[in-house]
Amino acid sequence: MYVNTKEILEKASKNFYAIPAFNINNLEFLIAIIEGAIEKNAPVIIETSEGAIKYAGNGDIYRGANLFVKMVREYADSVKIPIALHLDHGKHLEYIAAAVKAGYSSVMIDASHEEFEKNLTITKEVVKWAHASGVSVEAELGQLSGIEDNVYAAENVLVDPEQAKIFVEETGVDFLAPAIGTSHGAFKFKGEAKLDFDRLKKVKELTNIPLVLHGASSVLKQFVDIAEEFGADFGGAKGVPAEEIKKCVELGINKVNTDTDLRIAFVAGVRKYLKENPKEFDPRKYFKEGMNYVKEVVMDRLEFLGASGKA
Ligand SMILES: O=C(COP(=O)(O)O)N(O)CCCOP(=O)(O)O
Ligand SMILES: [Zn+2]
Repeated sequence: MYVNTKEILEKASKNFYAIPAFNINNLEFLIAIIEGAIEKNAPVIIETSEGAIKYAGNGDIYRGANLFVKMVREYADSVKIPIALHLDHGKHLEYIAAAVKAGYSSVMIDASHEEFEKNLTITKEVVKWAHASGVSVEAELGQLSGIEDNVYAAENVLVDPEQAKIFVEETGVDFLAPAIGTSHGAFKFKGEAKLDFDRLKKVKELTNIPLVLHGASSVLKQFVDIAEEFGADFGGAKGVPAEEIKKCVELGINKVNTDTDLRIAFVAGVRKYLKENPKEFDPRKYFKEGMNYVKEVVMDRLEFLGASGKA
């Protein structure tokens, strides 16, 4: 069932659990994620970045956004679990417009690289406009470092909880991503993971809306090992330990962005299958192994975030 993101996140916020938001760029990840969520009888958020929309539309933003809406809606309308489609890290208004027009459940306006006042003004504009089309809105305060295709920031700038209160009141944003020390990609920390739990607790107390954790992949050793056994080189990769993410959920995180863990699981499966089946050239075979690993990651994450059984 295709739903609005705000609806499932508010339920999660009231009951102190979280819903993973899994990034997709193609059909294979979509199938693996939804099948995992069905098995866990859980709500799930599918999200696409601007890079994913550009990739799927082969450069045509509207075609990419429409393609994802049609794929996700078609699948969602044929199953019972609640499924939302979210634009992740909307930095350019043309992508946000394309997503709203195509029928996304929600959009992120990511103006976190701007000064506070500018971020607030831009976000307020997008909220007014997206709400008029029944689309909910996520925004970000503070900055995550780390690199993914189009999402790059040089350093971590942690959220100011007092600013978060003003920001939420002034903009009417539906859910907020406070930067508390995570970063995108597979190389999150040089030493031990360091998340600012006190800051997160204060943001929740002062805003009382669903909160989002970006850069939340754990970089799972079992899949890093398989990928490296079959030729990958992920030396130095380090993610957020599951127990730290669980603590964030207890403190009020309700949407947990997960992309890198799926990417590593998928490439591990494909590498393994191709090495073990040198004569195979049917993508339905070698992609399947990657999809199976992605589904495993999806089911584990739904379980430990407390989303299982909450459909
Ligand atoms: O927070 C996350 C993912 O965090 P992770 O890297 O820890 O999975 N995201 O918003 C995913 C960002 C993906 O962007 P792109 O498609 O441009 O590479
Ligand atoms: Zn992110």
